[in-house]
Order: sequence, then structure tokens, then C-alpha cells
Amino acid sequence: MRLSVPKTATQQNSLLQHWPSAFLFGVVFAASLFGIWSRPVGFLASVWPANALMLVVLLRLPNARHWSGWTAGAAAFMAADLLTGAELLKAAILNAANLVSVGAAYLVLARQPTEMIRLRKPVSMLYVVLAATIGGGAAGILGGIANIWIFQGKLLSGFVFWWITEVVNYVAILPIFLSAPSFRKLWRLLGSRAWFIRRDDLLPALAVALSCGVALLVGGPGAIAFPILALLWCGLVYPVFLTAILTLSCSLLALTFLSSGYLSGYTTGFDNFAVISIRLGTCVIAIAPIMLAIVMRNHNELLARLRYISTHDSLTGIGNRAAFLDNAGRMLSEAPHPSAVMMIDVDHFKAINDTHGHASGDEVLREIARRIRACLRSTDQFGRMGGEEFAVFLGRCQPSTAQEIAERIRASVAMRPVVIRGEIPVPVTVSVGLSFSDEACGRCLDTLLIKADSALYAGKERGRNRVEIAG
Ligand SMILES: Nc1nc2c(ncn2[C@@H]2O[C@H](COP(=O)(O)OP(=O)(O)OP(=O)(O)O)[C@@H](O)[C@H]2O)c(=O)[nH]1
Repeated sequence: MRLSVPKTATQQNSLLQHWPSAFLFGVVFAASLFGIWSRPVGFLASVWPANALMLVVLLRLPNARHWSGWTAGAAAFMAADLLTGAELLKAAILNAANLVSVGAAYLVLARQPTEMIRLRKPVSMLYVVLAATIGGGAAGILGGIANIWIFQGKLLSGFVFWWITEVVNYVAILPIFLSAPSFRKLWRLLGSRAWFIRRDDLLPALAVALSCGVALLVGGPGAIAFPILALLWCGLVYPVFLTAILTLSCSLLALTFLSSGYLSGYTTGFDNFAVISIRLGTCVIAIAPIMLAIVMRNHNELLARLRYISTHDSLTGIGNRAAFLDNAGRMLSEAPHPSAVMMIDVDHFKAINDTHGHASGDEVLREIARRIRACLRSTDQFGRMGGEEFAVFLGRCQPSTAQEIAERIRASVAMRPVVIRGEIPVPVTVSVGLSFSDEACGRCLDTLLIKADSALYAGKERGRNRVEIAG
């Protein structure tokens, strides 16, 4: 009787290490079957996603960059061909061209930093085009030779066909999978409902569908350029990933109808100049909207960053003076009564700085801001007015409630010392000046702030660590 021996941790680890290669095999095998299934009888496939997908897996899963990954890819190419009835020698030559293509494109992209590979820079698309051109060229040399041998064609037409087809496939497919969010991020996104699409967001996608419909109706070589305007609109509005998906859909449509001679209006052979020209046109269609989407994403991220910097205090992370005045002023003008303003000042803060140093003073300010924030509702406005002075605006708040909140703030700061440098307890207190809106002050935030400030300094004079109400 044989006993089954449990796998050791090392054995399990080495099995886990090879899952990217198994995944790569599955992806390349399925994509090759799709390419074989979609190609016209007796010709090479014009839609061949397997090379681009193998390249993506190698770039995005570092564990697949191993001899086992390359072996899995080669085995998958061969398995798909042999299972669908190809001759061994023919399959070996064509798949050698596929592997050479992936290898050459890999050498270009694998040297780039992650942000370039994940299409976070506008020039990333140029690297994708460069990798596609070099990968396609490498495949073209073997493909040209294969064209003479297998299809009794010419070297040049074989080279051009392979090269163009590879370039178009790489350029259309790589951006989707290079920009795709990771599984973990996608899961989080679905859970957060951030993906929820508003009706207006659908317009660019509808424009793409409409322009593709018109292209099919009108036909002719120029029809492949019909969706470009709608795709550029997508680039302006959608994330890179979504723009790349829509661009690929248009390219697939153009290539599929091109294979059947529909868009070109020609039924002559595949080395026809018009067909080559249309393939290149399809490639350009794929590049421009994605580049635009990358530029727009960077632009929007930069704007969001600048907006954050211009409205937040860099030390405490709460709103700065300008943002506080803006938001509180708007809330006051929308609903003036009842509302309240607090000015809060740390007591004897200079002594803390002098005793423990400026950096420790900063730590104290951060902790005090945290304690005050914890006492407020999410709708209340809270900002650092400068130095050790903070302000709070309580909209739609009765004076009695405002007074309770002010007292809560004072107590929560004074309740326990702030621990600086992880070990030194520093007792801290704040003084609070409180003013309420009334008919006389109307919608004027300045008046409320001045009143609260006067109350604050009255509180300081009366001994600090207290809430003083403006008279
Ligand atoms: N660590 C640190 N200190 C700051 C910052 N901004 C202002 N200060 C210091 O805060 C101190 C404020 O001191 P004062 O205005 O004399 O007030 P105080 O010592 O708190 O005394 P009272 O307000 O009268 O209770 C000064 O020493 C400033 O240098 C900052 O961002 N970080």
C-alpha cells in the first residue's frame, strides 16, 4: 500500500511559483484557438491576439518571466495548431515566428520602468508602437521566409503582411491589458460602486457605436476613420482602460470586415496595397485616443493634486484658511441662521515649541487637529487659520448645541496629554471663542470671525482652557 506523503512547504511554494506559467499557457492556448478560428481559410490570421497576450502576461506577472513561462507559451502555440490539424513542420515555423515576435517586443518593453509599462505616461504609447514595430519586424523576417516555403508567396509580401498584422494586433491589444486594473483593485472598485455610470457618461460610447454603424453602411477604405472623432471623445472622458477597450472593438470590427473584403471594397489578395494601408490606418486609430486618455488622466490627476494642495493645510491635512473662508462663506450665505463660528487657539504653545522643539510642536498641532475633527459632524467646516489657531463653522446649529460642541472640543484636548516622540507626555489646552449668527450680522462671515476672535482673547485673559461666548 502506498501512503500519500503530504507536500512540504518548499514543494508547495515551488508549485505556486509556476502558476503564472500555467496561466500563460491557458491564455496563449485560448488566444491561439481564437486566432485560428477567426482566420480566413488558407490564409494567415489578421486577428491574432496570442502574441500580444503572451507579452502582457510576461510583463505583468514577474513570476512568468522564467524559462517555464517561455516554454509554456511555446507549448501553447504548438498545442493549439496541432489540435486543429496543422502539420508539425508548418506549425513549428509559424510559431517560431510568433515566439521571435514576442521575444523582440519583450526586450523593448521589459527594460522600461513600471509606470511606462502600465501606460501612466503619454510617451508610453510610443514605446508600445516601438515594441510592436520591432516585434512585428522580427516576425516579418521569419514570416517572409515562411511565405515562400509554405504559401509559395513572395518574401517581401510575406514580410509586410506579418509585420503590419503584428503591429496592428500589438497596438490594439497591449493598451487594454497593460492599463487594466489588477484583480484586487477591480474587486475594490466593484464593491465601492465607483464604477457606476451616469447617463451622460454613455454618450461617447454611443457615438462610437453610431459611427461604427455608419462606417459599415457607407463602407470603402475611408470608413475605418469614421469612429476616430467619437474615440477621441472617449479619450477625453473615459479612463485609459475603457478607451482602450472601445478602441480595440473598433479595430477588431475594421480588421474583421477587412478580412472579408467588406470595408476595402476589394476582393483581391492580402498583399493588396489598399489592404496594407487600411491596416496601418486601423493602427493609427488605436494610438491617438489612448494617448489622449493618458494625457487627460495625468492632467486630471495633476489638477486634483493642485486642488488638494491649494485647499489643505500641509501640516495637519485639514482645510486651510482660504478653503475655510470659501466653504464657510458659502454655507452661511445659503443658510445664515442658525449658525455659529469658533476660533480655537492653543494655550502657551510657544512654551511647547521652546521646550520640546519645533518638530514636536508640529506633532502637537497635528494631534490637536485630530481631536477637534473627532468632535465635529462631517458637514461642519474646520480649518487652520495660521500658526496655532483653528476655526470651525457650524451650519444649521442652535447656539446651545454649538456651546456643547465647543465645550466638548475644549475637554477632549485637555483630557489627556499629547504624547510626542512616542514617549513624552505634553499637557495641552485650548481656548475657544464662540459667536452666533443673528439678523444684525446677516450673512457676513468676517463679522462672526471678529466676534469669535474677541471672545477667544477674552477667554485667554480670563485664564485660558475655557469657552468664551461673544457678547
Ligand atoms: N511648531 C510650530 N509652531 C508654530 C507654527 N506656527 C506658529 N508657531 C509658533 O506658535 C507660537 C505662538 O505663540 P504665541 O502667539 O506667543 O502664543 P502662545 O505661546 O500660544 O500663547 P497664548 O496664545 O497667549 O496662550 C510661536 O512660537 C510660533 O513660532 C507651526 O506651524 N509649527
